[in-house]
Amino acid sequence: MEEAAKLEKFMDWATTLGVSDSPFINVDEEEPQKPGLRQTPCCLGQSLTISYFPNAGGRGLCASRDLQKGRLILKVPKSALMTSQSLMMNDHNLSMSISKFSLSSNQILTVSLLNEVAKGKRSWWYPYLTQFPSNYDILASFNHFEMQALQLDDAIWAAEKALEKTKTEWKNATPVMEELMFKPHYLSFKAWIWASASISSRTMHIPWDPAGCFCPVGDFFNYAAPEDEQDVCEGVNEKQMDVKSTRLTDGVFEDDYDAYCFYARTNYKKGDQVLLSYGTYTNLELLEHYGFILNSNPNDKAYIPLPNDLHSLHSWPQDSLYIHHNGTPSFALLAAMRLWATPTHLHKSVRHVAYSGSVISNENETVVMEWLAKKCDNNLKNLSTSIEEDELLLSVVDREFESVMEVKNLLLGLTGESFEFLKVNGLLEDGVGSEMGLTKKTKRSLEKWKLAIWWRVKYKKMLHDCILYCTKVINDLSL
Ligand SMILES: C[S@@+](CC[C@H](N)C(=O)[O-])C[C@H]1O[C@@H](n2cnc3c(N)ncnc32)[C@H](O)[C@@H]1O
Repeated sequence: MEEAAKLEKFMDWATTLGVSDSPFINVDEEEPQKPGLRQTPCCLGQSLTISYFPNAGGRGLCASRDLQKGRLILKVPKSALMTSQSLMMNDHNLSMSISKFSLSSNQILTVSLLNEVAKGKRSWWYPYLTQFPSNYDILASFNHFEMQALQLDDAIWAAEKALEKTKTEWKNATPVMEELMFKPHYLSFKAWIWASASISSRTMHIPWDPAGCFCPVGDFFNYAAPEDEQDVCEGVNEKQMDVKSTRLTDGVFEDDYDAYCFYARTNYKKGDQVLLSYGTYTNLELLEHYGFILNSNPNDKAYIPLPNDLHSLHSWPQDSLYIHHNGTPSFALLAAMRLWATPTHLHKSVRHVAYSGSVISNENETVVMEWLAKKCDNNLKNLSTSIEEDELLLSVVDREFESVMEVKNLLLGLTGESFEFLKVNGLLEDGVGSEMGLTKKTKRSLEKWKLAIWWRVKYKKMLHDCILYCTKVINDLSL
């Protein structure tokens, strides 16, 4: 069945389940819509339509009229949510097998999802399952070459950890999948990665299951980063953080409606893409959990190695010492560095100044800025490619390649890394027809390589901008 036909079937299915983008008939009076009074034959069209946004998430939801901030724009009844519970409720074998093993809630949802997908057209959820992507670019799906392309040790470590964790979860869940007599395809690690990436990138928070729920149509919303979070985050305690994470939600399960409800996070004009904030993420975290990065991410951060003797001088959490997306050092990083650059015998008398975020003295500030600028510069020099080289490489790999020959012509001899790409993807072997198009596997590897290069460019730019920031402060102080 063609994609368009599958989507149409899915929309019919969602409509019969009561998914609705016009929860109120009279939007001005906000009168609740009575069941069965839906005026359009489709669950979308009143507030939202499905559209394609090539540079902002692909398929997504578009405002079909002007939408006001705070307006309820989509309601997905509980009965339409796909959860471990709803999958097990309709499958006695599944719930019996799951009950015999000790699995985490994520593993249970992964097994349940694979079990359902394996039913094919016999599954009640089939129209919805056809809408899942066939593959994902989350970090755990990166191979060795793609991980190395991240260049930063911390990022490579994050990718290796993500892969290791996914592998362990898969191995531990294998006995239950064997008991359920999964076919080899659904037992494979590849299938497990697909299912766990589906969960990681498509589920919504629900209060009764930490693994979350799949929310038909609600999971068509693409992501926009919450703005101004840094200011809010710095200096808040854990309780305040809880309040903050609730506030960031523009999609939430509401008991009163017994449905997942989505609200417009801002005012939208007809034709705008309507976005959802999944939470506050750095680009590395977005890559890890969702398989994409943002070109402009107000919550991105760069960490650099700091002096060993810095940490005993302050009580800020380690992860609060970073460089912001625009190159400025975080509040805690500046405060801690100012204290570090103060002679020990003066610490007591200036601590309150440092902790209030104020400059201690011009000399002290200059030492801090010089140290940070030098560290960023050294870090950049220690990486195997420069920003300019990465940008050139990106401009090459970003093309639509027609054939193996075209890729080879452009990448052979460009950099050691591009040669390695050709090698690990078997494009240098005898017998690979040059006129052939790229295989799906190679295209996917190219996508992930691109993401890795893009990620490292963004990281390097933060360091580069930090150098500019520090240099400006030093110059201003010397006036
Ligand atoms: C919940 S789904 C959103 C709908 C998705 N585009 C679809 O067609 O099903 C989340 C996924 O959409 C993509 N995505 C969401 N927001 C994005 C953005 N701002 N830029 C790029 N990709 C995005 C990522 O692949 C992410 O894992």
